[in-house]
Amino acid sequence: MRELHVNLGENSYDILFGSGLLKNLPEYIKRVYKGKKLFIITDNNVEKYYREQLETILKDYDFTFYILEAGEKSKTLDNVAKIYKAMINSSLSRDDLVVAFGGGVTGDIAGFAAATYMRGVPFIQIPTTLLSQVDSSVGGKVGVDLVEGKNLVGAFNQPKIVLIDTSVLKTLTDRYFFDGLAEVVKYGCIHDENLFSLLEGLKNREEVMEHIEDILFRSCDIKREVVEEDEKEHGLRMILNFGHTVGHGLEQYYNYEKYTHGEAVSLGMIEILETGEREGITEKGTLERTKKLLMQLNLPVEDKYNREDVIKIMKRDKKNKKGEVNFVMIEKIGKHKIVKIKEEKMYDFLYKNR
Ligand SMILES: O=C(O)C(=O)C[C@@H](O)[C@H](O)[C@H](O)COP(=O)(O)O
Repeated sequence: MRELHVNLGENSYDILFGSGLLKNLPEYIKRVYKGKKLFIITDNNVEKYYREQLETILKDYDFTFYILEAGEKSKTLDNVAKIYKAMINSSLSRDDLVVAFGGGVTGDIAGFAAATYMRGVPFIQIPTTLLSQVDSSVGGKVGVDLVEGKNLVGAFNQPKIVLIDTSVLKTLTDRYFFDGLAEVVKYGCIHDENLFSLLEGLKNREEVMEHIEDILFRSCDIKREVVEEDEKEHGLRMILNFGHTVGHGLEQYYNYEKYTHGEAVSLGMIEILETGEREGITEKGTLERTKKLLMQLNLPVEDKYNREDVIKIMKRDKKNKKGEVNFVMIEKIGKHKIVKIKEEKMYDFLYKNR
């Protein structure tokens, strides 16, 4: 087993990595929680595979399960209200523990409910998708979507511990496996050419799995470093959003039906690299190299969407300040740069001559 420590003063926590961690869940829970009452939030896909196993492992606890419909469309305030009701019905108090057991949607909504129910109940993250293991379970961004846009309501609420069991990845479909790798490509682009090169050498899922602990550890370590420096996203943390300005726009434009989060981020990264090369910000060849890698990972690199519509959505991006959009650009693989563009110039900046 490997461990990372995220140092955020009184909000510090550990991330544990290993195959088969779930079997010793009570031991890891006891590191941060001595009580007996658990409120476990998961979704109907994950429940199918792991509920029985969890019920056996957690037999000495008094637990309640709350099951969400799998998918981004569940990340709503309506569902948060339903979760609060179930929390009240199970007499959950501030001394108890919320467990987010699932992918990014589960972690985001569970973390938000935990942040706000009775003004805060502690919670832990047990991510079960590759995307949530490399990204969303770490760093404390929790929240829900509004019809106006993705993640528009939320909080920074750090978990008490993150438990990453690599063995649960075996139940992921190929589509969701590669979805998670889009975020790893992102880390490579913004901060680590070696991680990017490692992925370039891996030709299929089996080969990726041979290196999975290194990939997870390095991804979470990059995230740790950035979040420790800028927990509340006043500056540096924006780099973790590379590809997300366009990506979130596309997810919403297609009503969360056409693309998974990672697929939309893949398209978003390509748009920004094309812009970067055309504007002379990005070293020539970076776009082609990234495109090749994303295609190798079965991720989309081209889509004919309505640009005006997606620009409208992007105007609500949380990185926008005083009428300017902060675009996370890449100078070369491993080196990021934040570029400010006036909102009214955004269309030309992204799509001029294309
Ligand atoms: O943790 C962060 O900071 C990120 O931006 C990581 C993103 O990969 C992640 O998808 C995040 O949830 C998006 O955040 P948002 O602030 O753009 O809603």
